[in-house]
Amino acid sequence: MPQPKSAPGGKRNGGSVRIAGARSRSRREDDKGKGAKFGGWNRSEKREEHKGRQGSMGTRGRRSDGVPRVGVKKSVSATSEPERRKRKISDDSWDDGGGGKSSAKQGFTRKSASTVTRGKYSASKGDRLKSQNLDGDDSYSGRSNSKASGISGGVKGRSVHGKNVEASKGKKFGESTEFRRKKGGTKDVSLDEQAVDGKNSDDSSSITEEKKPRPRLTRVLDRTGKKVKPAKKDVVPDSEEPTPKKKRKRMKLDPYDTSNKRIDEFPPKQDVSNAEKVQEKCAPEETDMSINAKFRAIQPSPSILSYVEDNLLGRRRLNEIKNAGYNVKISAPLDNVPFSTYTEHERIEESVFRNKLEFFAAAKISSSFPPPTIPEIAFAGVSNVGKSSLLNALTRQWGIVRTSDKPGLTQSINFFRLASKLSLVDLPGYGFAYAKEEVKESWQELVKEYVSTRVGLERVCLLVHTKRGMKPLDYELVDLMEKHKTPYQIVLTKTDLVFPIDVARRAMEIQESLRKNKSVVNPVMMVSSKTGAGIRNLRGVLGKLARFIKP
Ligand SMILES: Nc1nc2c(ncn2[C@@H]2O[C@H](COP(=O)(O)OP(=O)(O)OP(=O)(O)O)[C@@H](O)[C@H]2O)c(=O)[nH]1
Ligand SMILES: [Mg+2]
Repeated sequence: MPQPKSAPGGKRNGGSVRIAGARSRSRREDDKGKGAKFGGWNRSEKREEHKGRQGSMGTRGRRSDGVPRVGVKKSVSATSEPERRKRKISDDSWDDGGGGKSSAKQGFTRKSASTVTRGKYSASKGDRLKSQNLDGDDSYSGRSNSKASGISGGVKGRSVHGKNVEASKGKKFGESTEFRRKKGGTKDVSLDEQAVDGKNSDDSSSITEEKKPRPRLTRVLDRTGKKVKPAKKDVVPDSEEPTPKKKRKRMKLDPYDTSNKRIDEFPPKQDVSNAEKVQEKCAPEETDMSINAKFRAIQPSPSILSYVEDNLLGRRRLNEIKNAGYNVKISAPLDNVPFSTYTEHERIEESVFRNKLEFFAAAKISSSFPPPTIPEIAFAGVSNVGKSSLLNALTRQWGIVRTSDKPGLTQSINFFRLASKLSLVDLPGYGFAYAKEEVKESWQELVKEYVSTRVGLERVCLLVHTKRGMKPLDYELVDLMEKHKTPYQIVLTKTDLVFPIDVARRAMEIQESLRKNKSVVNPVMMVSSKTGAGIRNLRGVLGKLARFIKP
């Protein structure tokens, strides 16, 4: 036999190297001779081989010293590819023959083998459960079955076993026991099948899932085995009580209400017979008519109606104002010349109102009134009617006179002048205001004193809210002015808040109510400081005063 080549640098343990070399050589020879016989790499077979051929216990003993392990490894790693394949095949066949250390080197084969053995073990456990008749707890078995998939089902079944013992202590229910037996049998069969087949785990789990008990059954027994009543659900009454029918609201028809009519259809053609019938039911006497009904029954004169339409008074759509030729991008667009090419307002026609508005005096008592050097036009009315706003609108000088949506801002008589030609006087409002009663009374007294005694007062513009109409305090002031022959003119404000027809009705109503008065100046003016409607006309009326009355 040729001497084995010593490993490089292996002089110190050359003997052992030699032995290893001899061993590997002998193995190679065996491999040549026996082929696939050693492919399985079974240790017991290997021992027999060694005993029979070489009696190499000494070699083994020396190998246990640790040195020749290198050689052994070498020999193992030195196996050829065909040998490895053979080894794999033989490992598969090894499954039948049991385990060994060498099998651990083939991870995948061991895994499959152990899986099968566990399956067998669990199956045997299942048999035990069956034999002991402790497999009857449905809830737990049901759970385990539901979760069972392959071999793990068997393992779970074993864990269930302990719980079954607890549950079975108090079980004396025939029905449930039968059911449990059935279920237990099902479980065992499935486990047996798993054990026998070792591969249809998915099928078995599907079978158990089909027979999965309803969750309600799990509530039948508690842990001590006592019967537990399932929680009562809210009982829905079979027949609900019939809900009482809602009473229909009957609309009271107002025979005088013509607000839904268009202004050009006015006066409305009413069905007299129907109106009379409704009136008999709802308003048997004329005195019972509501204030609103009376107002809606007013039929404005054609001149008033045309005036309202021409000046676009009342609530208007933006498109309507646009189509009439007004530039809606500027403030108070209706206080302008229609179809104007200017981006701003056209020049104010009444020259007096082009002058700068200057505040020059304020009085809370009559003794504080300034000397009457220039003609005065006063603006009176209830609080929040829009007196101060109208001064600004007339002069287009916004912000000179302070305004507020809170009634009672103006608390003194404020005097403004337009270039020593005309004086505009802003009076404090009367009626409701955020002020003490005594203070409000003092304002009222001051206003009364002013309109009754003021020299140079050419006109009082009595402002009336278009929506609300004249109030008793307004009539009180009218009477006072009539008494002192102070000329006054009614100016409807905030006309943009109501429909055009209502603007006309209000004007008509006031005109009729003051027909017999002598100091009243007609016509009733209608304005809106917000949209600018009617402002130009009012300017024209007041401008004449400044032109013809000399100070
Ligand atoms: N929609 C609309 N609002 C207006 C008009 N004129 C005035 N207002 C608003 O009405 C509110 C009261 O306006 P003022 O000018 O302060 O009324 P006033 O009569 O001076 O009130 P007192 O000084 O408290 O007596 C403010 O919020 C104004 O913006 C108008 O023509 N249309
Ligand atoms: Mg004011």
